[in-house]
Amino acid sequence: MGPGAPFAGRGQVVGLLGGSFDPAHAGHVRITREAIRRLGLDWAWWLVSPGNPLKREGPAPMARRVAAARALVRDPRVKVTDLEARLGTRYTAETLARLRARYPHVTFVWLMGSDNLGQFHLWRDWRRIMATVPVAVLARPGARLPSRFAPAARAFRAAQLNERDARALAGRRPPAWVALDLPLSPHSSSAIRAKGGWRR
Ligand SMILES: Nc1ncnc2c1ncn2[C@@H]1O[C@H](COP(=O)(O)OP(=O)(O)OP(=O)(O)O)[C@@H](O)[C@H]1O
Ligand SMILES: O=C(O)c1ccc[n+]([C@@H]2O[C@H](COP(=O)([O-])O)[C@@H](O)[C@H]2O)c1
Repeated sequence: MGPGAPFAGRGQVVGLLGGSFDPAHAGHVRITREAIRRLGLDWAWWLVSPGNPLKREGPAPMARRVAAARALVRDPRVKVTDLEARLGTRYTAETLARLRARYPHVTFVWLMGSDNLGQFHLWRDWRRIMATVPVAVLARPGARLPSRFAPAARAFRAAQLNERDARALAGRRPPAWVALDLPLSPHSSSAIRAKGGWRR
């Protein structure tokens, strides 16, 4: 992976927030901070995607998205990374396999907004992802219901933790997931782009 790969120590817990970050915004910061606190994460790595496999239009250049995200994040526990570009991966299942091989003594937790849970069953090898890492789903305005009714939520209902046990998530053997309610953040990259606040 080369120099510049993020550090995590033996036994530490790293939350992975994959996204287009086109651009990064306060909603990303909010859910990351909340995940760190409530799941007891040591680090959160933002995986700035080379391009979401399900999105038709390509995002702004990677370097620009990474730079804007770094300018936004102040918390030293949050690392903005271009790991997927370095690994040459786009699909989350593949990224996770590579990261687990590269960091065998680290526990990874996958983080995502509740809108993504609604589509999660369309991701490549999504069942394998669930079987590989604990997953935390963070509430997003307009997308609270997926946590109850999404096909992935139904399929893995038995593996869902009660929200008050969120701190135990990282120590659970997958499949294990939790839906976290939190003060909702209305921000979205598409709204920022629509208002002309970011050009691709
Ligand atoms: N306001 C928010 N509240 C909760 N989760 C969010 C919020 N914004 C983004 N996320 C989550 O962060 C991850 C990365 O999001 P992404 O970079 O696609 O931003 P986005 O605002 O969803 O972009 P777009 O509007 O272009 O779809 C996804 O899992 C998404 O669900
Ligand atoms: O692996 C897949 O099939 C897959 C399909 C859609 C999205 N993802 C990942 O989900 C994360 C969120 O994507 P996005 O574009 O909604 O920010 C990002 O890491 C994508 O690579 C992954």
